[in-house]
This record gives sequence, C-alpha cells and structure tokens, in this order.
Amino acid sequence: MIQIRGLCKEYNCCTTKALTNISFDVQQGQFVVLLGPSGAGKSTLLRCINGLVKATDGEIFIQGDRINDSRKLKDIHRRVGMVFQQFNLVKRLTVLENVLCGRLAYVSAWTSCLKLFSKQDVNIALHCLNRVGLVHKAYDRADQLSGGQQQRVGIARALAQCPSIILADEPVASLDPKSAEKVLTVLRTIKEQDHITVIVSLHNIELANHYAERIIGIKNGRMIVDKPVSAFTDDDVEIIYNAMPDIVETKFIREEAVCTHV
Ligand SMILES: Nc1ncnc2c1ncn2[C@@H]1O[C@H](COP(=O)(O)OP(=O)(O)OP(=O)(O)O)[C@@H](O)[C@H]1O
Repeated sequence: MIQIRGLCKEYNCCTTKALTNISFDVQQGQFVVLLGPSGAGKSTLLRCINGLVKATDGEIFIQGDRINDSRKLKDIHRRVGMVFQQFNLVKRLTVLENVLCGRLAYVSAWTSCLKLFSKQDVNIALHCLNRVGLVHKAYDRADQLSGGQQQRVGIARALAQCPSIILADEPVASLDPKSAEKVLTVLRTIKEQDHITVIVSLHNIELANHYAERIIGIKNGRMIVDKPVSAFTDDDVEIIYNAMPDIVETKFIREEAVCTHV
C-alpha cells in the first residue's frame, strides 16, 4: 500500500509549485493511471514516490515505511521499480545485462563492478525477459531492439528488482499504438499475476480508460479528479484538460467542503 499525505514540491527556490497538498492512498495490486496536461506534475509525483525527487513537504509511506527513512532506504528503493519514457537502457550492453541491472540492489558493490552476477540472478533476469516475451533477444545489444521491445526490457529490468510497486512515467509516449498496447498489456498482466501496484502516467485517454482501474487527474500540481475508471466521464476529461484554472479551483474547493461535511 502507498500512502501520500500533504505532498508538496517546489522547484527553483519556491518559484515553481509543481505539487500542492497531494494526498491519496493506493491499495496493493491496483492499476492507477495519472492523467494531466503537460507540466501538471505527474513526473514529479512519480519521482517523489520513488525517492528520485525530495518533496518540499508532506510524507509518503510504502507499506508503512516512510520513504526517506535512512535506515531502510535501500530496501524501500528495491521495492519500487521505475519504467521511463526513454527506456533508459545502456545501449551498448546486451538485453540480459540491462535486465541484470535490476538485480544491483541485491548484490555487493564489488560484484556489480565486476559484473559477477550469480547463476540465480541470471536465471531471474532470463525469467523476467521470458515474461515480457523477449527471452530470445537476451544476448542482442539493447540498441538493436525496436522502441516497444526496449520498453519491455525496461519493464523486465524493473521486474528483476522483485518490486511491490512499478511506476511508469509516460512509458508509451514514444511508441506506435500497437507497441503501446503491448507494453500496457504486459504491465497489466504483471499486476494481475504478481499483485504488484502499478502507477502509470499517460497522455492517451482511450488507453487510460482501457487499462486503468482508477484514474487520478492532476492539474497545476493539484489532484482534481480521483475516480474508479467506471465513474470517469467526459466531464472529468474536460476538467483535467480544458477547464479554466478558476473553474477547477472552485470545483476543487466545493468538493473539499463536501468531503469535510460528510
Ligand atoms: N528539475 C526541475 N527543475 C525545475 N522545475 C521543474 C523540474 N522538473 C519539473 N519542473 C517543473 O515542475 C512542473 C511539473 O513538471 P512535471 O514534469 O512534473 O509535469 P508533467 O505532468 O510530468 O509534464 P509532462 O506531461 O510534460 O511530462 C512544471 O512546471 C515543470 O516545469
């Protein structure tokens, strides 16, 4: 379970408010899609959850552990796998070596420097590649794969970490529609089979409706929609992408008032 409480993030000495007072919980095994216009704060939110970005205020708990608890930092990072829009693979390494990078949190520093992974680590990496349908590419160079295949290697690398959460920041933004569906289907299958929590930021509403169980809408750093996909409507799309900021603000304040009176 992820718990986020009063999360705020400001950049540039407080001149850019990227996130303002974000609070929500995500149950283990849920598939959540973050929607929002460019600059809304989706990447910042995902990066705060995996500790890449330090929040200005507020708290995040992963299975009850505060993410910046220095005693548990390595263990918490291990539990959160990250998938990036640009894949972030090491192009000159093989596909298998890239996936083995997901095992780095489990091996000692000298082992990783010498690339001395155990047979067990190699088997885990091959198993993860098999799950994303790419075990036959294990010994190819990463840059010889198509974009969609590279993204599936990125997912295998996250999976090799044995995470309880996978965060994916616009994982299909640079892919053709068929590859995008393949990548999201892999993420959904992983969620279903392993009960892993998946949080994905997307720009495509159709894909969000098809894959999400829950949609969170962010605009100007505020959470303005949070609904099960079955209740998500065109009005919500309008609020997230088109409504003027003051209309959104009014609706947000009105809903907050209703919540506090329930
Ligand atoms: N490292 C940074 N330094 C300064 N400002 C930043 C930084 N990262 C993001 N921002 C600003 O924070 C705000 C939120 O950006 P963020 O990248 O989180 O939005 P986003 O919803 O992910 O956008 P996109 O969909 O375009 O990726 C924007 O105003 C952006 O310019």
